[in-house]
Order: sequence, then C-alpha cells, then structure tokens
Amino acid sequence: MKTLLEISNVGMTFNTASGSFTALKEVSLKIAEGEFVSLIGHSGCGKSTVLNLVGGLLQASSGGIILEGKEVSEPGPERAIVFQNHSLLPWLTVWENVELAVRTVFRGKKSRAEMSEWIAHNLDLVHMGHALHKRPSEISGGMKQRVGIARALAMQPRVLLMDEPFGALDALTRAHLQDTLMEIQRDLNSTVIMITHDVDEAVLLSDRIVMMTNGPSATIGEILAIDLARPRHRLDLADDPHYTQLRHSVLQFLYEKQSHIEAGA
Ligand SMILES: Nc1ncnc2c1ncn2[C@@H]1O[C@H](COP(=O)(O)OP(=O)(O)OP(=O)(O)O)[C@@H](O)[C@H]1O
Repeated sequence: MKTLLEISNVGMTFNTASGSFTALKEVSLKIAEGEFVSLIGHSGCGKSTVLNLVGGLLQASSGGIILEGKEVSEPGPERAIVFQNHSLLPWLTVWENVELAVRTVFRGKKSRAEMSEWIAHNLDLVHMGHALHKRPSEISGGMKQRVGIARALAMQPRVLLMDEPFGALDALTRAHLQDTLMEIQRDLNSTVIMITHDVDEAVLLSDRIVMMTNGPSATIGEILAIDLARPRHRLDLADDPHYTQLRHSVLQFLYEKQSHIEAGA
C-alpha cells in the first residue's frame, strides 16, 4: 500500500520551568492511505504530542513528518483534528459550524450551491440532518461530537486526526459513533489516526494499534496488526477467539510490559 504519511525519528523536548523534558524519542511510523491507526498507551506517554506534531500544532525537536512528499511544518486543512471535547462555536448553528470550515477550504473552488450540498452531505453522513439549525447548547454531547466529525470530514482532509473523540461520551453513544465512524471510513477510505484509552475501541476500529512505552522519552513499543475481516460487528466479535486474543495482546502490553508508570506521569 502507498505510504501517505511518514513520521521519521521524531523527538520532542519541551522547555519547562524545571528544565528540559524529553517527551518523545525516536518515534518512527509509516501510515498507508486508507489506513486506520490507533495510538494507545498510559496517560502522559505522549500520544497527544504525536497527534499535535502530525497536526502541525507543534514542531518536532528532531526528526520530521512527511505528508505526501511534503514536510509538515504548520497546521493545514489536509489534516483535520477532532478533539475529545467538541470545539464548535457556540453562537453558530450546526449548519453554520460546518459551513465555516467548508468556506475556508473550498472558497473559489465550489459554488454556493455546491457548498450547501456538501455541508448537507457531511451532516447526513453522521446522521445529523435533523438538527441543522440548532446551536451547540441545544444538542447532546454525542451530537456535538457528530458535528465535529462532520466538520472535519467536510474539509476533505487527507488525514483525520482524532484525540479521544469518544472519550467523554456514555457507552451507548460511544458505540453508535464507533459504528458510524466505521461506516464512513469504509465508504470514504479515510486515513485516520486516533488516540484512545479504550482497548475494545482500538481493536474494533483499527487496522493497526500502535502501542507506546511510558514516558519520559516515550517511543513506539509494539505495533499490532488487527487482521479481523471488515465489516466488523461488535456482537459477532464478542465470541470471536481471534478478537479476544488481539485484545489480550494489547492488555498484556499495557498492564504487564508497561505496567510501571513513571512518577509525575
Ligand atoms: N507544552 C508542554 N510543555 C511541557 N511538557 C509537556 C507539554 N505538552 C506535553 N508535555 C508533557 O509531555 C508528556 C506527554 O504528554 P501528552 O499530552 O502527549 O501525553 P498523552 O499520552 O496524550 O496523555 P493523556 O493520555 O493523559 O492525554 C507529558 O509528560 C506531558 O506533561
């Protein structure tokens, strides 16, 4: 498969009040077009730092990140980010929140009518077509996350970066959104990097799970290929011995191989 994104020997050192702190060391990873990769690891190991580096919100202290042959040095619409807590503008409606992103990316490229169709299409993808004129305060947490995902997809990013996108949601809403994301990814062949703390979520959604060692100087410990056939259905997987085995491998990495959490992490 064609490599879309390459993280090469990335290190990240922060200057803090108590001196320099090396969060990441020698992180290298190639991600193929259409691949769904999850990052998992104990709190403070550097998952968000990796995502922020790919998003261009941070600059690596060493090494580099190449997206389609071009070095990543700043944020760009080809890398949309979905955060754990929605980042919708409260004074705009659902429609207007997505419209803002669409106008920024497609101004001069799509006509007004095409933009409207595109906004409606993306809100339909996340099943939010019924609440177009509501403001964020008038919809549930899960619905806000759906709008955040629609907004990110509407930018037609080359890579969708998700930082615990479902972490703040109840289990049922989370399951619905995981299913929606799987449908969307299957239909659009999106390339996704997702941070999660949820082992079941990682196994259900991913093509590969990247497991990070504890910090400081965290790096990639192991990479687990999730070779379960798609489409995947959570109920069928519950009785699948291979699913159980994959889940066990992640748990073993987290709680046996990386059980010691550094003080201050
Ligand atoms: N701007 C910063 N300045 C100093 N240290 C930082 C900064 N950002 C992150 N760190 C440190 O880098 C390490 C990695 O942080 P990061 O947020 O990437 O971890 P994480 O794995 O995403 O954590 P969590 O799972 O708790 O969200 C932590 O020790 C954190 O305190």
